[in-house]
Amino acid sequence: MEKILVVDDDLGIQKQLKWSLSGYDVLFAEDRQSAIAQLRRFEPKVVTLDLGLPPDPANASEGLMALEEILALAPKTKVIVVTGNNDKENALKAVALGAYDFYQKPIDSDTIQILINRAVNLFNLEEENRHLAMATPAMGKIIGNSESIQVASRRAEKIAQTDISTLLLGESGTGKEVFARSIHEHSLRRDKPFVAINCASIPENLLESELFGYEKGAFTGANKTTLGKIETAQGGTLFLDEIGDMPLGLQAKMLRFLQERVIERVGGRSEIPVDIRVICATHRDLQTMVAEQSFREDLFYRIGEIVITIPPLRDRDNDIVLLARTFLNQYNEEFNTKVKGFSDSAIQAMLQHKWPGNIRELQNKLKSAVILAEGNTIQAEDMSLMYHGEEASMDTLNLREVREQAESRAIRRAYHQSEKNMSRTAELLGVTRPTLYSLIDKYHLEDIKTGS
Ligand SMILES: Nc1ncnc2c1ncn2[C@@H]1O[C@H](COP(=O)(O)OP(=O)(O)OP(=O)(O)O)[C@@H](O)[C@H]1O
Repeated sequence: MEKILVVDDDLGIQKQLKWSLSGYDVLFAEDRQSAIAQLRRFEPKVVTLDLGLPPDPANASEGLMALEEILALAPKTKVIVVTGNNDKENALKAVALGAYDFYQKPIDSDTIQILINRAVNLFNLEEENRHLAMATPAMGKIIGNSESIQVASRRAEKIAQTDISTLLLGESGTGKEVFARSIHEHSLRRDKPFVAINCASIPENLLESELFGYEKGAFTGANKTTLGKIETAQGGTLFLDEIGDMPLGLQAKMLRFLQERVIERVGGRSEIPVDIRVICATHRDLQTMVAEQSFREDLFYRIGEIVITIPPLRDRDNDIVLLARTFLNQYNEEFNTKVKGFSDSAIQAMLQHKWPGNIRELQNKLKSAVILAEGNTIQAEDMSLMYHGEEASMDTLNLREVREQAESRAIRRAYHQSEKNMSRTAELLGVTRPTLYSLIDKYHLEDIKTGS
């Protein structure tokens, strides 16, 4: 039963309320001290508080003091103050202090019942909301409970609604673009475009016109005036991925744009004002690049007003398993499969693996595992994973398994030693190429099959 505290020194009223609030566990207090004691002990959701309390029942001062103490101690409590007839002034004072509602004597059972029901419902709703807010990850789609990802998410959430230039640092595949999108979606620009461009994937000579656009006739083949990514992002967010790969010449032009918020198209003469938020990302060590003068120091400070470091997957504890389960459900749906979960050894192998390709590598391994799994549980081998280190190989005494693990490991080592050259891998292992291919198939070494 929900607990309600009635603070009133009038025994008649206490009785009346006990009777009319029979659906609640009604507690009583007759003065400020006992009210606070009851509040501490029972944490009632709703308190009805008579403002005229002893030792000064003719005035509201003791009641108002009690109100302040109750709200200081338990701010979420809904306090309904009960005042003498025509004492609107104190009623309003109480509401200004944080009381949920007020009620003037004489008490009408039906009305007070409705008031209290409503207050209890509101308290429960607010509590549910608080729980929901806590259960929802800070940034919508960013999955992960580890401390390191939570720190990054909270930072991103705090800056989402500002226009501060943000630099996302992290290894490849850690989710930098996911973070950038999430920041955009939590910003005031969310209804405007999010435009991403990868500076490393566009040839140097094309990057400038790709970013800044060009006027008709600016160069051979420029048949019509074309907007660049910066202009297309007007009003929204521009995500510059792999900013560390931006050529030095273009860095100067970029800096000018960031400082003055105007651009000139290639071959253009007029300045075009642009209102966008810029988020940059890189897996490179920009500070070293600055020291080596391959990245402009002024640009480095301009793009990194706030730096958010996205942790690599290997430093994200059990997030690996959480993400794996999420992707498993996703792929089951996508491929119409019914894989239920992971064997213990698969989980151990996932936790031991170093994940150089981070979340993207996990996705790739799981995708093939879901398709290839023989039973309804994914085994370590389905993901082409194995235990690292001695204790892992000692895990099984079954000779066939020991041999398979050792062979898979040797194939992988030879493959990497020969820089992914299959003929050389076969040579190092002392087998023919067809034998090598059949072993790769047999042990589901998908990473070698796909050349990763
Ligand atoms: N927290 C996350 N929850 C779910 N999926 C994620 C999360 N973070 C990243 N991913 C997924 O992992 C993959 C890699 O993410 P993303 O492209 O954002 O990484 P990146 O750091 O930008 O990589 P790169 O530096 O190689 O461009 C994507 O498929 C993305 O959907």
